[in-house]
Amino acid sequence: MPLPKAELHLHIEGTLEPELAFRLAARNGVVLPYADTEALREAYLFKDLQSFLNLYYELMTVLRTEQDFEDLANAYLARAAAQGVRHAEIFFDPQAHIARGVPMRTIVEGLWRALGRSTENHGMSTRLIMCFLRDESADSALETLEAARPHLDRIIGVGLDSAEVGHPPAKFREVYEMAADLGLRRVAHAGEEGPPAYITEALDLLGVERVDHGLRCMEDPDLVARLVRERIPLTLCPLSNVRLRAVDVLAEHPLRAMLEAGLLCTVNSDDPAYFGGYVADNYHAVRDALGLTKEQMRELARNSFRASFLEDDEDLRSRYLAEVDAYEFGDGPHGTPGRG
Ligand SMILES: Nc1ncnc2[nH]cnc12
Ligand SMILES: [Zn+2]
Repeated sequence: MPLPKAELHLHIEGTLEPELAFRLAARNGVVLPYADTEALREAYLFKDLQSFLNLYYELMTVLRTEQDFEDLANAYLARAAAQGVRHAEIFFDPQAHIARGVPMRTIVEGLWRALGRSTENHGMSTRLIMCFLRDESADSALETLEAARPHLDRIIGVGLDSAEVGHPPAKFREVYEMAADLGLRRVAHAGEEGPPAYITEALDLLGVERVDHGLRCMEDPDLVARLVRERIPLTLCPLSNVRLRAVDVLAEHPLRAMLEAGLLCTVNSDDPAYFGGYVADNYHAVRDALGLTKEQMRELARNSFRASFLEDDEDLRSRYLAEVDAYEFGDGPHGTPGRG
């Protein structure tokens, strides 16, 4: 049995596996510029965030109908449940679909057909977070928030993603203020490729409650002290950081140092179809590369529920935390179960 955990940094479009991409392409009459799934997989050699994003946006053009979004979400939920995910807060990128003529309603209702039944079908609770693309204009983000208004019963928060460097959080101050006024939770990618100052800006100007990645905070001791003091969660994505060359090799990932500094770290998969593993694969990879102890693994799982937006269901959060506390590790390497 895998360690129970929450996943808090997961782009649903980043769960599009090559097999499903080709199936949806055939269903929708979309021609992909790859001969087959093998040729597509060979394109998964990224030199930085932008080189990944180019492929990510290209491949998601196969998503057209409610059924497509439902199928995508159900495929993720099945994989995540098998990896011990009990709760997922899932990002989506509406601007990337709306720009291709797919209405907001199709995206949200399609995802909801899967997420609205995630407890019955997959034993998982789920929430939906809408991201703004930071390499699009502030006006486009405002229009997107407006388009989401009729669907806010399905969406708990807003995030900020896509190409980071040159697109500081300050650009999105107004739309985050409006989101706060609408009662939405706020997160943002910051400090993945961008400097520590972007993390500070996200906190001070956007009022984010959680930082996605936040990896580069380690370059600024005063910022680390602040994140520790204010208990700001970071949603780290170790396999993503290696594939996008934010770190050279996993053994050099700062996760262990971050935990030891007292940061509220969580481990997540980001875009698992592209980065070589879902969330338990990320847990196992850091365990093996950094020699994390059983108690550090348990702490990561606890942190994932503590950092989640389950304030709307504290009973459920308590139940999940009790599952983590009761979890018995096996006798595998580092005292963790072979598959846990
Ligand atoms: N890791 C990442 N960083 C920024 N934007 C993204 N969109 C999907 N994955 C992303
Ligand atoms: Zn991300």
